[in-house]
Amino acid sequence: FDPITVGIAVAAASALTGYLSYKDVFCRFAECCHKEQQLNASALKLELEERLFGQHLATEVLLKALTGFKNNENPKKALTLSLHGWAGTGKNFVSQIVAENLHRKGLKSNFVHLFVSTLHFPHEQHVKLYQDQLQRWIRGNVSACANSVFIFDEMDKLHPGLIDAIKPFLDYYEQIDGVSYRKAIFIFLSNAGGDLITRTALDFWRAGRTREDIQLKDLEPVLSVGVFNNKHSGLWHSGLIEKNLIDYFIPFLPLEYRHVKMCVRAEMKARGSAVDEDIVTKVAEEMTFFPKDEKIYSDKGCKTVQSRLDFY
Ligand SMILES: Nc1ncnc2c1ncn2[C@@H]1O[C@H](COP(=O)(O)OP(=O)(O)OP(=O)(O)O)[C@@H](O)[C@H]1O
Repeated sequence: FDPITVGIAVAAASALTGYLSYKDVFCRFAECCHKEQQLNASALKLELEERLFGQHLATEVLLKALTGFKNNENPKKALTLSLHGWAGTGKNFVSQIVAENLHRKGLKSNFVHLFVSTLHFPHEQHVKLYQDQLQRWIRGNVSACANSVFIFDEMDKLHPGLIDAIKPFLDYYEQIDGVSYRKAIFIFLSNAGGDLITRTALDFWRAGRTREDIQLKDLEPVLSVGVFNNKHSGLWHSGLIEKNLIDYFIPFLPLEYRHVKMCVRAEMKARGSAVDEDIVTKVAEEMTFFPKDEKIYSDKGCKTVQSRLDFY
């Protein structure tokens, strides 16, 4: 919307309603950062349960973490979530859902910022420069909107040490140079730890236990230690882990054949087509599964479902 259109709309709406403030009306047309912005926890719950397949742990932890954080008027630190798992298991997908539930425009919002390691921080020799830029960028954006959300994708491709530049913002300080970071949310996405998660999932499967039996305590400690000791995790020997500044390590389990089928059905519905079970089976069978003998988990998760569906 251009300012003139918004201005006219605001004036008209204010005249009509008579009781809405200029800001109320303005924010219906343009995006505003609401200081006391609420989270509709039941809407988020419903959306995660309906749209995110096979990730009972991620659903549970994300709901708990986000509702707890948003219901707290005075959080003592920014919320930091670290999402781990194999490719195509739903990490980016979930970030998009979370972003939309926090800011109406989701990833397109002025208050949601996505960093992709290989795109924004490609050169190892410029780590110091990136650290400066990152600090300035975060400071500027949190000053403009305390509820800003920062998503770091491909953490496993981030140069070691770079992320430690944001450590002060995740810590328990009330303010730094007049800015409080306590209402901001930081989300890290990473393939690191995917092997550890798969190993645990396989152990459960081989022991004849259901996937839903896997609990956070079976994975969270393994993940934090594994990621800390993994040179290619973006969090190798990171002060963020050392100082316990990451609130939740959230595991994404590898997806099974039945989940891939669910993704195909969801994609068909999203395209407005009727669900054709023959095509669902064909697309799912084109995917490859591991380990070699048991063939339980899709090695690309649901990642190529959309392009494969284009063939039919
Ligand atoms: N668990 C899931 N439930 C529903 N859809 C899923 C799930 N996982 C993946 N998808 C679908 O597959 C697409 C690709 O997944 P997504 O980009 O979230 O994977 P990722 O875990 O972020 O992978 P990578 O680590 O390679 O970035 C999503 O846009 C979504 O349509």
